[in-house]
Amino acid sequence: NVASAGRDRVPLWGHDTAHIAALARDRENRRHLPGLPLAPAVAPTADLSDLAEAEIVLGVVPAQAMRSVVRQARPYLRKGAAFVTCAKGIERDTLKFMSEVVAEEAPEAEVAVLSGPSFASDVCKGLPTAVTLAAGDDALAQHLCEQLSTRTFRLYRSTDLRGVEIGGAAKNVLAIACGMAAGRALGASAQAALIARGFAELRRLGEAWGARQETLMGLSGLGDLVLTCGSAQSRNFALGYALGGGETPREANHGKLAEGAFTASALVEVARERQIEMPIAEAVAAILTNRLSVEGAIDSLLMRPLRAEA
Ligand SMILES: NC(=O)C1=CN([C@@H]2O[C@H](COP(=O)(O)OP(=O)(O)OC[C@H]3O[C@@H](n4cnc5c(N)ncnc54)[C@H](OP(=O)(O)O)[C@@H]3O)[C@@H](O)[C@H]2O)C=CC1
Ligand SMILES: O=C(CO)COP(=O)(O)O
Repeated sequence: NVASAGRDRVPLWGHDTAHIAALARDRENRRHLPGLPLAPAVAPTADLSDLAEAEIVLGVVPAQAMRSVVRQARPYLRKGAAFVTCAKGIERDTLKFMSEVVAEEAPEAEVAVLSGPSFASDVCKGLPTAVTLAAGDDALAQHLCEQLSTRTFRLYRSTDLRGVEIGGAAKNVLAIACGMAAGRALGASAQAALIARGFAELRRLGEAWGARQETLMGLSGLGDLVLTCGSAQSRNFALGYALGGGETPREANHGKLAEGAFTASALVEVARERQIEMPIAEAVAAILTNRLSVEGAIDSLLMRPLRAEA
């Protein structure tokens, strides 16, 4: 809907033809955003050749599906089109970030990353939202910000792609931990401690990758961490809440996409490769793979050796 502002036609492709037909018929996404009408310019399509008219393509699919979707889209992408990845995660099989996946699968495209604190339903309702758009070339980032910003959807530009994607990938995993603490009724003080120590993990990892401080402290880092760790509206937080309440990893996602569950182990591996300590993310990954109980995680985090705050 946001992308359609000021445009006559914005094709919205999806992999499920029955769902696309329902979107075209109902003019509403009853599966994911019930009650929020599609903007008039949005044209649901199951035909990827519709991409040929697009100068800007937004990739809004789960991180683990990004490679196959870009691979399918490549033959139809205009030369020099910008491909903006909106997924927040790391590819499990390769430990690659989304911008790397897109660059590998569509080398002719200009790669950009959109990330930051924004629940889809808030954006769709026209509530004020601010996020970061990163592209390697500052002029391209500025162009994309101008093209995609609206009065209520405000884009800040960056050239720090990796910093922006690390924030998006890490915050989902850390939000699962915050949800667990809430589901176990550990109290508001524990929540604040998890957010602050979680941010220390996110920052350490970002710094190891050369991310800039302003990115890590900005919308796609601290901003999205605070949103996702503090809201039951978050699917990652909700997954953690269910785990904290005693549900098993298998039953706790309630059929919703919680990207942190897919990215947790990959995040831990990426961190280990760079000798970065991420004890909260490690605990989440271990719980999700049934190697640790929630009680065991609480004990292990509280019993860590005392150290200087860093
Ligand atoms: N929702 C939000 O508030 C925000 C989400 N994001 C990020 O955007 C990404 C997508 O999230 P979101 O849109 O909520 O997810 P959804 O679960 O709504 O999925 C988005 C679309 O991807 C489709 N899809 C699922 N699997 C595949 C596949 N294997 N191949 C092709 N298409 C597929 C879905 O179809 P189907 O309906 O069939 O599953 C759906 O049309 C995530 O990385 C998320 O972290 C970022 C900011 C906010
Ligand atoms: O990324 C998001 C908000 O910025 C959405 O969070 P969830 O995927 O946890 O719902």
